[in-house]
This record gives sequence, C-alpha cells and structure tokens, in this order.
Amino acid sequence: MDLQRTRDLSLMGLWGPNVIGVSSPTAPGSPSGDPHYSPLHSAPTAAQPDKASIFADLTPAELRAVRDFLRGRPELGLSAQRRDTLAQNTLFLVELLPPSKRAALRYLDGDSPAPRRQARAVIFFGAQAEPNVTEFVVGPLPRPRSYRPLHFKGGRTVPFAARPMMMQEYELLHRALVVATEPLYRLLRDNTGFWYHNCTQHCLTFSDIAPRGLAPGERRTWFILQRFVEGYFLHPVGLELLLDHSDPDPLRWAVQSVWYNGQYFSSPQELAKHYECGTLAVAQLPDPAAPHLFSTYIPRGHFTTGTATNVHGAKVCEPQGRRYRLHGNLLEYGGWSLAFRLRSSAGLQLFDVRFNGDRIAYEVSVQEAIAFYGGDTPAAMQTKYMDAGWGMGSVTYELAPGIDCPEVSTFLDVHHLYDSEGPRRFRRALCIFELPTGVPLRRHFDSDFRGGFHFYAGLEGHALVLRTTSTVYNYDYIWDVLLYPNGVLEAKVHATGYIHATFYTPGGRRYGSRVHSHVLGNMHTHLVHYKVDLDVAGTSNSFETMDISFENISNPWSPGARIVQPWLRRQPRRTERQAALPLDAPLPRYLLFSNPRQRNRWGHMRSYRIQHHSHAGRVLPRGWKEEKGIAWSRYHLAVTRHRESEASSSSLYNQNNPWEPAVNFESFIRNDENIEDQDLVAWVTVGFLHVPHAEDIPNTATPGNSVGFFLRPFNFFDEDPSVASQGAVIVRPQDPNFTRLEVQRWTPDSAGPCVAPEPFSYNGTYWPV
Ligand SMILES: Cn1cnc(CC=O)c1
Ligand SMILES: [Ca+2]
Ligand SMILES: [Ca+2]
Ligand SMILES: [Cu+2]
Repeated sequence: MDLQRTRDLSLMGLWGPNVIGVSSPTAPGSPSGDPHYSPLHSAPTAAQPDKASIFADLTPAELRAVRDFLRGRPELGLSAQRRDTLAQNTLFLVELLPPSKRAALRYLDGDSPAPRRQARAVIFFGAQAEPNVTEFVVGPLPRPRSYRPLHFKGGRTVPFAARPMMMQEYELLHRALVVATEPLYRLLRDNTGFWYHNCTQHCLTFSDIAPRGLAPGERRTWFILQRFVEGYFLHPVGLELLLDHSDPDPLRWAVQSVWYNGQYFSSPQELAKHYECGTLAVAQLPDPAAPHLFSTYIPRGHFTTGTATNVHGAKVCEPQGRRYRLHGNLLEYGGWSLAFRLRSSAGLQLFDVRFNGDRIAYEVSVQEAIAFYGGDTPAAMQTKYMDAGWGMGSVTYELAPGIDCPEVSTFLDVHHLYDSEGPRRFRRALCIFELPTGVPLRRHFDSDFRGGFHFYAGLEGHALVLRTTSTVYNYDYIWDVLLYPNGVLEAKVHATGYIHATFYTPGGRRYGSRVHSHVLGNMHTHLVHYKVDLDVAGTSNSFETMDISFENISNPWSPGARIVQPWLRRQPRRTERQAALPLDAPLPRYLLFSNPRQRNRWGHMRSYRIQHHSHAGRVLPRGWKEEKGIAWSRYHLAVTRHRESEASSSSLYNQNNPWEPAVNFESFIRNDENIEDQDLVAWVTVGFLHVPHAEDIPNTATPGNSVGFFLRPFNFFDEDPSVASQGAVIVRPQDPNFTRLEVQRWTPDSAGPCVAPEPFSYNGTYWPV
C-alpha cells in the first residue's frame, strides 16, 4: 500500500486541558472517587508497526517475484501469452498467504522471529490431461525458492469448470456472441436500434449469470443482452442466450437455448425465422435515439422545497489535524490498534485488533457476499451470485474524495495480481477518516426541574472509519469498519449501484417491481458473511447466549400478590452445534464471548458481545442443490473452534460449483467439537431482502441499505473506556440565577477554521505497474 498523504498532529501538543476556573479532573481511566482502584492489567503494550507488517499485502515487487518464480518452473507449463484457447496453464491470482495464527502469535506476543512471508498462488491448469485448478504456497518472500500445493479441507480438488471467469474467456465469449447474434441482426436493429456484431455506435453488451449450469462440471451461462449505454444494466432488450462454454476449445462452444420476450427457442436461427415469417411476438423498445436519461446520474427535475443544491453541502474537516496514526498497515486511534490488508480474493481483513493493548480479535474479515434472485426470465431465475467467485476483493476501484470518503481522508493505493499479467495499481482503493458521528457518544442534561439545571455534560461522538468498495459489475458494496472510542467496533456494508434487472414481462410482477417501460427490478436477498476470530482477553474463550425469561413469583412486599418480572436466562453453548444459531429462529439478544478466567473489577467474566444489525432471511431451502455452496447462510451466527484448515467459509470456486463446493461451511461444525475454554471463531451472517422499486432508479441508495454487526464490550472493562477521551465538556451553573456558567473542557475553546480541501480530482485507471 502506498500512503498518499499523511498528516498527524496528534503529537503536537494540541490536546492540553482548557479548564476554565476549576480544579483538575480525575485522572483518566480511574473509576471516579474510588481510592482502592488499581488497574486490572499491567500497562498495555502498543502493537508495533513492524509487527503488523506480517499481515501486509504483497508489494508489486513481491507479486512480480512470485510470478517470475512460477513462470520459471518448467513443470508448471505456464503460458506467457494468452491464446485463443483455454487449454493452457494460467497464473490467475497471487496474494499474501497470512502466517498461521500460532506462528503469528509467537511473534506478536513472544520472542519468536517473524514468520516467513509467503504467497498464495492460484493456477488454472487448462492444458493438463485432467484440467483443474490448484493453489500453491510460494515462499519465502521476497525471493521465493520453493512452492507446494495448498490443500482444501478434506483434500478436495477443484475441477476446471469451477474456476472464476477470466478476461480471456470473456473475450472468447464475446466472439461467440458475435457469431450467435448475427442471424438476429434485423430483429435487434428494427426493434431496439442496437445490435451486437459490427455495431460501432449502436452496440449491445451483456451481463452473464451464475451459476453456470445445474450440476457439477457444467459451464453453460445465460447471457442478458442489453443496450450499451450509461447504466446498461437497466437496458435489457428482451433477449437472453444460453451458451455452453465448458470445452477449453471455443470452437466447440454452442448456443443451447434462446429466450426472447417470454418465448423459448432452440437456436438464434429459429428465433430469426419466426421474426422473418412474422410469427414472433415482438417487443418494440422506445426510440433508440431518445435519451436514456433515466439510467444516468445527470440531475433532472427539482425539489419543491428547500434551498438550492448547486452549492456544496456540509463537509468533514480536521481543524487541528489527524487524531489517528498510520504506519504502513498499522492503524491506531483512540485506544485502538489493528493491522489491515485488502485481499484480492475476498476483500478487507483485519488482524490483531486491540483496545488499550488488549487483543479483542485476532481476525475480522469479509468472507462472502451473495445475492440470490427470483424472476420470470431464464437468466433471472438462474441468478445466484456469490461474489467471492467474481473476485470481489480485486474490484476495488478509485474512491472519489468528497463523495466516497471525505476530502480529508487518507487515501491508500493497493495492488492486485488477479487475472492479469502482473500487478495492477488500484489508486485510492482504501480510505481512512475520522467521522463526527453527529450524535454524542454520551450526554446528560441534569435538570433541576425548576427551569434550570445542575450540570450539562457531553462527549462528542467520533469514529474512525476504514473504508473500501467492491464494484461487482452492477452492484457497489461499500465496506466499512468503524472504531469508536468506547471499545466498540462496527463492521458494516452498504449496497448501492445498479440493480440486476431483467426484461419486463407481465409474469415478472410476481418477482419484483416494474421500474421502467421494459425493465423489471427482480427481488433478491443479499447476505454477507464475516469471520470474527474473537480473542477476548486471550485465546481461551467460551460462548453463551443471554435473553430474558419471565418469572411469576409471590410478591415479597405485598403478601398474597404476585409479581411477574424478567430475569436473565444464560445459556452456555458447549458445542459447535449448540452454538450454531439458525437463520429461521429468533436470535437470542445477547451473544457473549468471555474469558472465564479473567474477571473485571466487579467480578464478571470479561466479555465481548456480537450485536447483529441485519434482516437476513433464507435464500433457498436447506440442502437444495446450490444451497450447499453457501452453507454458512444457514446461521445468523455459528461458533467454531479455530482451525488453520478452516481459514475461510467460502472460496473463489463456490460460485461455479456450488453443488460440490470447495469449501462447505457445514463441515466446520459437523464434528460438533467442544467449544468451552477454547480458541473460538464466530461466523456472522447479515443481510436483507431487496425488493426493487421505482426509487432504485437510477441506483439503489445507501440510506437504510446497510447491514453489519457490532463488537461491544460487556464487562470487559471496569467502566466505559471512553472516559479517557478528552473531548468531554461539562457546564455547571455558578449562581442560582444561571448568570455565570463554568465550562470545563480539555480541548481548545474553539476548534478553529476548517482547512479548505484540494479541488476534486479523479484518475480512475488501474493499469499494470
Ligand atoms: C455479475 N454479478 C455478480 N455479482 C453481482 C452483484 C450482485 O448482484 C453481479
Ligand atoms: Ca469443528
Ligand atoms: Ca479466537
Ligand atoms: Cu439489492
């Protein structure tokens, strides 16, 4: 990662107390007024920048070194040039292979040397007698000397048909579609004004659907044809083609079925024949010369109330500089420290997440994002997108200052070697900024109930945000991690971008809303899966749920009467099965991870809580064909014993082979291990049902469209750790008439003016480097 800008004023002495006429406040961190207080733990050790680097993504030089090393192994037969066949061996992906947890902890917490830096490399072996995909460990970096296969759990092999798509295959598919659609030229030109072959200014394009078939080994894809204009996802022309491209030789590819405006045909020729004979029910699209404004961002119309919007709105600013620190991939803010990376495969991954030096989680990472659809057209009814199979960690395009992240953010570049000859630089793929939350972290107005007050006190609300995005064709996911100064971490995702839309047919209304003359917004469920390797005050943790039950007791202070009241029902979950909380049952409201041997000052087990912010629901009945590929979606939460062989709940290959998935999450819990006092991993599912509606045009909007979860301390500390923040303000009346008020604060009276940000700039390219 290249740090583009960094400005750190936190060390410049700007935070001295500014107390107006009062005695010094209580020392930060001590429970007020308690003379027996002694901290629970020895002085915390801050995470060290060089130590975080064991989790840093591979540099362009390291990516090239791995590529060159593998290309130099003749037995791998890697082709340097991509040809007109898929029967060749291709290096598809290179990324960091993080060290084992054991080795990492020995280094982070002990005296052991840094674990060796290693890469994960994915090779598509298309030129083998039995074509397959194999993953390798390559190391040590920066000068690799050896490689060995990296096995999936249970020794599962990855069939060639399960591989993700490559640009090369898309190019070959484009050529196949040129041939396939040629017979349809007149039908398309007359009724849409656009066509596919020799189209110049009037081109059709396509969206491809997955999974690509109905059973293992298949690779036959439905293609939706769309007018190639801004927002083409909203411009289906009513034509869908099923093309078999399972053979590595594109000369053996064939169209298997055609759907046009509600009717099926065996071939483009058959459809063309019906058109020429006048026996076809034709869908005449609006005039192609008319603007396609509806799918664009060009402003139109006006608000009937409010003031003009042709001036800038409110901005985030840092009048006294940054209050976070960034050293390479180590981020520190308000008690927090963590290491981060942006995996080309599945996206954001945090390691060694600590608060005040205490580790809370070893890893927090995105695993998968899916969208399963229903619809009336063959493409719609077949769409079950699993975005890890579309390289959702590699489509991290440039963030725009002032829109995607505040102008004052620190923007970071990342490098991916994913379906490319070498590393590509993705400029400004990550951003970091401190966000005024606009709501106090805490506040109280202490009324005297006579028109005045005893005191007012409040603490400004801030969070540090680490953000990236994945644009997976039509959809844009905005991935955030927020760090709050009270020990709360939030992980959330907003969904925006274009809906996945299909051609409107009257039968389509059962599956969504008509959102334009010929466009149906198809219903779908979004689910996102996270791995949360909580290490709450150590790696030995237990898990319990807590909710209320009601008791009916005799009233101890009114004989003969009864009291009905709630009490806390705690349910220790001793095995993985007991800890797998199914999606179709209500989730207990407290999900507690504790260290049974560590107590806070008040005698409670030090715990962290996972709190869902989600409306997830089932996407398919349990066990139905493709559902095996997303077995994690059966559970709001599952808790497993940490296993190095269970690093991820999904894979690059589940999308194109969900029927026999490379990773089947159910196998993580099938052995129903004991999870008391163990190194536990929490697997969190969040999501929502999206029934598209007119207001999804032009794009799905973010307000109300986010899901995620919080990690919240629960008796982990002795009090709210944000008492250490000096952003508090206390106001106390100095006389009975409230004519003199004492304002006590620890920050300057005035924050000073906001610094004007640089003018907007954007580059947008992601070239090889
Ligand atoms: C083509 N594709 C794959 N995933 C998406 C986003 C979800 O609908 C699009
Ligand atoms: Ca297990
Ligand atoms: Ca753990
Ligand atoms: Cu959606």
